[in-house]
Amino acid sequence: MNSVPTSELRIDLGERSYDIRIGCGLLSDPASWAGLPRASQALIVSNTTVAPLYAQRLQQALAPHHARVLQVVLPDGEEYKDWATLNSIFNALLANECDRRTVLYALGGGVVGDITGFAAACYMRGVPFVQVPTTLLAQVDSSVGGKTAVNHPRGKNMVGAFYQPQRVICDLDVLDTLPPRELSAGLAEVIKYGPIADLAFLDWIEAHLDALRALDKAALAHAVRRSCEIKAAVVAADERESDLRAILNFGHTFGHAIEAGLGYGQWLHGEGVGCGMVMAAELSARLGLVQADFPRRLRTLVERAGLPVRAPALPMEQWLSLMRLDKKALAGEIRFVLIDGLGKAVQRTAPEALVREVIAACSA
Ligand SMILES: NC(=O)c1ccc[n+]([C@@H]2O[C@H](COP(=O)([O-])OP(=O)(O)OC[C@H]3O[C@@H](n4cnc5c(N)ncnc54)[C@H](O)[C@@H]3O)[C@@H](O)[C@H]2O)c1
Ligand SMILES: O=C(O)C(=O)C[C@@H](O)[C@H](O)[C@H](O)COP(=O)(O)O
Ligand SMILES: [Zn+2]
Repeated sequence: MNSVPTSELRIDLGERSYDIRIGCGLLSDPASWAGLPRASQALIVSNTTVAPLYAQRLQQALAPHHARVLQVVLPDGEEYKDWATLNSIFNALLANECDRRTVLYALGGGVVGDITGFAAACYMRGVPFVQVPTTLLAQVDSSVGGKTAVNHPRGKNMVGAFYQPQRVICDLDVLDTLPPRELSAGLAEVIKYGPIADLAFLDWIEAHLDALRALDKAALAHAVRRSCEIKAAVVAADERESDLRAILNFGHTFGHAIEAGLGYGQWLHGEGVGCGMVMAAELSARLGLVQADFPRRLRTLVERAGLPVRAPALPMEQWLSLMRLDKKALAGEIRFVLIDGLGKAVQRTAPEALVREVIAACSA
């Protein structure tokens, strides 16, 4: 039987604490929706791909809890993670006279989750929201931790807020309809947790990569659970990224530059992160922080996961100007998350000449 028992995990953030439920059949399980904030209205936010697959199931599950369950269906794609789409959520809320108790349900991948969370943070200065992540990437990363945002043409997630959901429901069954390219993108963020926090988990991913790519539920349950455990611990220690939380950004300085540089939606976020981790590992090696065999090991795994390991050909000056806008940069100095090969990561600057060398060496 390709099913697993449900497990629960709590992210400890004082009065902003919440549960993450991981298992099969959770969309239709009444326990997923019990005990959430009471409200007469709810708004399911989804997109044109996910809504036809799962919105009706969620609508039915929520019917006992809200007198009116509304839906807004966004266009699908990273290029729509913007102001205009955000505003369309406010339009739907206002057109339906939604009050300040209205609960928003983000049904989709990281794009829907990030934009719905930001809408929830802003509407009437804050309404509750629930994450119902439907991609592997969203289940292992974006639905947890309260980073919400929209993109700006000049940089990823440039306008947003830290705003925590009330609950996260990771139904592994919805991953059955995920296209293989999107599954690979999610594996990038799973792999990320190994070098930054848990080398035993990296060993496990190497051993179970084929099972993960074959959507084996036991393997997925472990990957989602361990990823969420690591992320929950980091976020609990440093919710607003004053320092430690930056380790979750491993691979993102290069990856976000690729996404914005090529135009949103050309490379998937997970593809940028996969290649970006290879580049950050290479930079770590050239700084003498990690032995050369570790970047090779990581590159092999990223490639096995179905992800690109060579960066696209962007002009060097564009790379640098995009990375100077990264949110970790301070006083114009780019800060990278670098690894030691022993399961630890640090945030630090690097000489520009070395950064140029790494970009040149890792580009197509
Ligand atoms: N807030 C955070 O901490 C955080 C962390 C990581 C990534 N992100 C953000 O998340 C976004 C990437 O998320 P993503 O990879 O989920 O991309 P996505 O939201 O674009 O979803 C990927 C694609 O899969 C489709 N899809 C979703 N669920 C499906 C399902 N069950 N079956 C079939 N198709 C399905 C979507 O419609 C979309 O076409 C980026 O914007 C990234 O910046 C945020
Ligand atoms: O939760 C975090 O913190 C992360 O950095 C997780 C990342 O995977 C995610 O892509 C995040 O949205 C990037 O944050 P940003 O601050 O670089 O926009
Ligand atoms: Zn990410």
